[in-house]
Amino acid sequence: MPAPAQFLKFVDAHEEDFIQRLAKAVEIPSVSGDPAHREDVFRMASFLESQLKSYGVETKSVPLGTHKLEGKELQLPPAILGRIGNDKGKKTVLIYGHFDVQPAELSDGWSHPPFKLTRDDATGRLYGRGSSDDKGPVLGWVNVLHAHKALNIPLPVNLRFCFEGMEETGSEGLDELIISEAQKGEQGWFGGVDCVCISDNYWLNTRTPCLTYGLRGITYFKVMISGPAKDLHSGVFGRMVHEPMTDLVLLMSKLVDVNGNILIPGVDEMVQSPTEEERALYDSLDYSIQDVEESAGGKIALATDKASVLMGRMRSPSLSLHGIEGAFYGAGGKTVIPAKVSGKFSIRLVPPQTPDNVNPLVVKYLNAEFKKLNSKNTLTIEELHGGKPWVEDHNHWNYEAAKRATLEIYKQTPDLTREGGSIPVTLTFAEALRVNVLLLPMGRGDDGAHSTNEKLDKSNYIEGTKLLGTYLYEVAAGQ
Ligand SMILES: NCC(=O)N[C@@H](Cc1c[nH]cn1)C(=O)O
Ligand SMILES: [Zn+2]
Ligand SMILES: [Zn+2]
Repeated sequence: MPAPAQFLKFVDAHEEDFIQRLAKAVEIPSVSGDPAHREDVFRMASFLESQLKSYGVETKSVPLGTHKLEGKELQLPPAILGRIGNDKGKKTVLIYGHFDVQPAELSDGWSHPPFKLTRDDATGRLYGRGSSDDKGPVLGWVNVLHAHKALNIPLPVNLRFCFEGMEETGSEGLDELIISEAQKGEQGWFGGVDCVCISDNYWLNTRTPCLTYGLRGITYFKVMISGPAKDLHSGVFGRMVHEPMTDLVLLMSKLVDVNGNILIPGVDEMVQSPTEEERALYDSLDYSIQDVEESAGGKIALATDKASVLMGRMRSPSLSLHGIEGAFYGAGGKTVIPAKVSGKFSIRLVPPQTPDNVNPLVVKYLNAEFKKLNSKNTLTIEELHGGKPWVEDHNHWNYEAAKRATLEIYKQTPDLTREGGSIPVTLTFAEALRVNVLLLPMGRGDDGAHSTNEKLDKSNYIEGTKLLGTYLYEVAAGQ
């Protein structure tokens, strides 16, 4: 059942209103990983809740307790739950999204202030932190509600919402909420849910829409090396003492090689090699080495064949070194020996890997490699956060509905992809509610999520809003 023409027309006619809504959201710097922005994450929660309420959604702002971040005890942002429609004759779809964002500073290399939506009318791009990840898609759902309320047409399905403000920092507190609501059955906020839809990832390229049936998990480590009681003068102490930074750099160099192979024994080995049949699946996707190099902005692909490059992202684990806290990084040539440095790295996990079976291998290896250095400094290992990988059955009516909706809006059959990123609660929804979960992305592969100059193409925002609405009509239509 295609969406009514008046809905599609309304979306086109209200493009400006929808862009203004996104502009308001981008202006709230809801960076969950920075204690200085915690108030803003709360502000963003209130903004979203009031938007939902104004279109007839019953909402509840659920406190999730406190947590420790950078040594500070902080209130976690609330989860925003919502429901609209209670018609037993209709399917019930649960929508998840997040209203927090990754950090962004103009000095990181942005061409425009990251928390001001900047339009480039020549290219049709809407620049701003969170435009694609994940404020644009979340507001896409709000746009769908707006259209139906304004046109006074009933929604084709009952809707339930679960929006969080900690996704970029480990989704703390949300698993417990989902599990407890699921245990309440019909009485809970997720009672009667038939399927879940999440719009929080991207097309593989800039041309072909996709449906996503897998995500990698993640395990994130902070490895601290300390020794001196304070920062030291390298002219006074150089070659007299064990230096924490030297130890840390040596240790971090033992984790991964230049070709992406993980050097921690047992980690890569947990994953089975692909069969020829599986390789062919990756070969059939609309992708090229040029796509990865264009979206990365450099000719730096690890392989020359697209199946290997795609498998690197979709069905292999990867280990990335993210940064060193406490190291000198400013301009000029400060001759310091930092007293305490912490290396940050994470491993993206694929089945059958989980934080529970990978973390012990990592800890054992780090301790053994540190021992080999014969340093008198001290090593402390902290596991910051983690989440399991997820793979879904894409031969399901939920995916069929999304496929039909994509064909109607984009006149293209979507690619079926697995995503390299992580949305830890996806598996929690699948396991706690025992329903099919679909990832239906709005943005393109070159949106630059987590990066400088993040953008959402206006056409993806507007056609994406139509796609989300049309998907609901296709779910209502059934097989
Ligand atoms: N759009 C999903 C996303 O960006 N997820 C993050 C989740 C995360 C995990 N640790 C920190 N953030 C991702 O990096 O995949
Ligand atoms: Zn996201
Ligand atoms: Zn993200």
